[in-house]
Parts: sequence; C-alpha cells; structure tokens
Amino acid sequence: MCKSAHHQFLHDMPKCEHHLHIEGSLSPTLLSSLAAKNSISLPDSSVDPSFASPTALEQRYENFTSLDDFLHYYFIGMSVLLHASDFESLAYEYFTRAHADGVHHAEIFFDPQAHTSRGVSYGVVVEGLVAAQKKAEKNFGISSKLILCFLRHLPASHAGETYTEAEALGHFSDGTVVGIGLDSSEVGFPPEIFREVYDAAGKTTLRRTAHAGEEGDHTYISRALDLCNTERIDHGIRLVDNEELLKRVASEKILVTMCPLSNVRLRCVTKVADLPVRKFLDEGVRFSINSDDPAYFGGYILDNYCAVQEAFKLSLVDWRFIAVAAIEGSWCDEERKKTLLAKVDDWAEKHKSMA
Ligand SMILES: Nc1ncnc2[nH]cnc12
Ligand SMILES: [Zn+2]
Repeated sequence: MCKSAHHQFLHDMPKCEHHLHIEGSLSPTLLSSLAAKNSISLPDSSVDPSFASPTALEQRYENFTSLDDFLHYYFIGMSVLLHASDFESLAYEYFTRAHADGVHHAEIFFDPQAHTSRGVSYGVVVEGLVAAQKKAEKNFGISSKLILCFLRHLPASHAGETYTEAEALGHFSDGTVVGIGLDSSEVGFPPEIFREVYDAAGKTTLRRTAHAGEEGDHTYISRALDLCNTERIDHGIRLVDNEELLKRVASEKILVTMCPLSNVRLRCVTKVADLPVRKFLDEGVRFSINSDDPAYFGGYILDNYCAVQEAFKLSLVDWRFIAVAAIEGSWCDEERKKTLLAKVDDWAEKHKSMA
C-alpha cells in the first residue's frame, strides 16, 4: 500500500485494473507454501541461490534485467499451482489486496497454456479463478472479468487449440472469459503470428487486446491494431516514437494499459518520470494505470498510482481523465460503468480542494 498520506485521494479514487496477470500476483510467501503443500521441487539453491528463501527471491526480483529474465522466474513460480483451490487462493489474495487499494473493477489475465503444458487442465484453472471472483464480488463488491492470454513464444497452433478448448466449454459465450490477450516474450513474436485466433474472436462477442510496444517497437502496436484488430493495447509505451500512431490511438479512443513499476523493473525505462504520462494526457490518449505482476515488480495498483503522482504531480483534472478513461474503456456492462462513473463524481467532489 502507498505509504504517503498525501496520496489519500489516490487511495480513495475508484479504480479499474485492466492489466494484471493473476500468476504475477503470486507472492514469494504463497509460492513457498504452495510448493511445500504440493511437493513441488523448485530449483536447488545451490544452482540458483534466489530459491533459498522467500526473502532471497524478493531480492532477486529487484534485479530483473529484461522481460525474458523476469519470465524465467514467472514460469517457475507458477509451477506450484496445481489444484483449483490453489488458483482460488491466489486470486482471492489478489482481490483482497486490490480491494484495500480501492479497486472496484478488475480484468484479469490468465495464461492457460502455462498450466496445461504441465498437466493442469484448463477447467481446473478456470474453476479456481471463478470461485475467487464470486467470493470477491460477494465480500468486496468487486466486479471482475477474465481475459485469456496466449503465450506468444509458443506456436500459433497451440494458441488455436487453447482457443478451441475454451470455446467448447462455453466460456466465451457464457461470459466467463470476456476477451483474449497476447503476452510473454515480445520481440521476435509479432502479433500477426496469432492472427487466426484474433480473426476467430472478431467473429464473436469476445474483446481483443495484446501486449505491444513494451520491449517491442511501435510497429508491434500498429500490427496489433491493423492485423489483429485489437481494441486495446497493453503497455504501449513505444507509442511515443510515432506521432501519427499516437494521434490515431487518441482519436480512436483505444485504451492503453500502462504499468509504470513494471516498465522500470524490466528496464523498458530508467524511471517512472520517463514514461509518456504527460504526453498521453496532453494528446488525449486514454490510458489506465496497472500493476502487471505486482508480486514481482514491487508494488500493487496504488503503488503504481502513487509513483505516477510522485513523478508527474498531476492535477485533479488529470486524475479524473484517467479515472473516467479507465471506466469507459472497461469491458463491463453499461450499468456497471454508470455506477462507477457516479463514484468518480463523488470522489472528485470530496477532493475538489486539491484542484
Ligand atoms: N509484462 C509482461 N509482458 C509480457 N508478458 C507478461 N506476462 C506476465 N507479465 C508480462
Ligand atoms: Zn503484462
């Protein structure tokens, strides 16, 4: 949680999170307890000393050198998740934390291929996540959706098989899964490799997003939009390298899901102040602020909000733009959006003295 009392207004702001990998919310403590419970052997600490203790892992997470360096630990970490109850514990721990940070609506990525490839069925993963979603709605009033991500380092045919499995279970038509996304190593794996699943999704009510312009250049963003028809861009910070594309994203009201602390930890930028927050606001690019993989990147959503405020000293008008863009760009129904927008009005009224 953000430590500064000055940021109470950010705590109070009704937030939507759109860029959260549920497997990336696996804390080193839960990781070790699930490893013990499920008898999963992690790498020996003589081979990688980071696995000596949860504290050692946390320290290693402070020194990622790239997206791939992080992904190495991310995939090992999630190997402790075996049962529906593990996914439920993981997701409920996230919702508890998100609620404490003032999240009212969350759209959650999950990586089924990273589980099915080690013998954990797609159905088990979703069963656990849905159980946590229901509990979070009941106990915290948090609405949430699932976004099925495809791993771009695996073949497109594998993504196609995963799509077919989710579709056959009725998870697209019954609303269990609201949309599809694309994650994992970006450079060398452009979005159009996965055109077939995006084309299929485009013929349904499924929403479409993709990680683009995180480590990859701005052409990854235009290719996601033009060749995969994505409605959102995850990260998208390389938009700043192409003025025309940036203006297009603004005019087409495409939501960019920024993840400030992630971008610093993975060395996409040196510091939060180097992110295009002011530029996006000035150009009318709609964006939300998110935690990506909070257990790995040193902060949950409110820490990301506070880091942006420390770096940019935004006004209430700026924050209101961010709050409204996040709600309008959410994939929930119109009634829920109306409720959330009314909460933003109340919040702005309460904090008008800071304008
Ligand atoms: N920041 C990120 N980029 C790409 N794939 C991811 N999977 C989890 N976090 C990711
Ligand atoms: Zn991500």
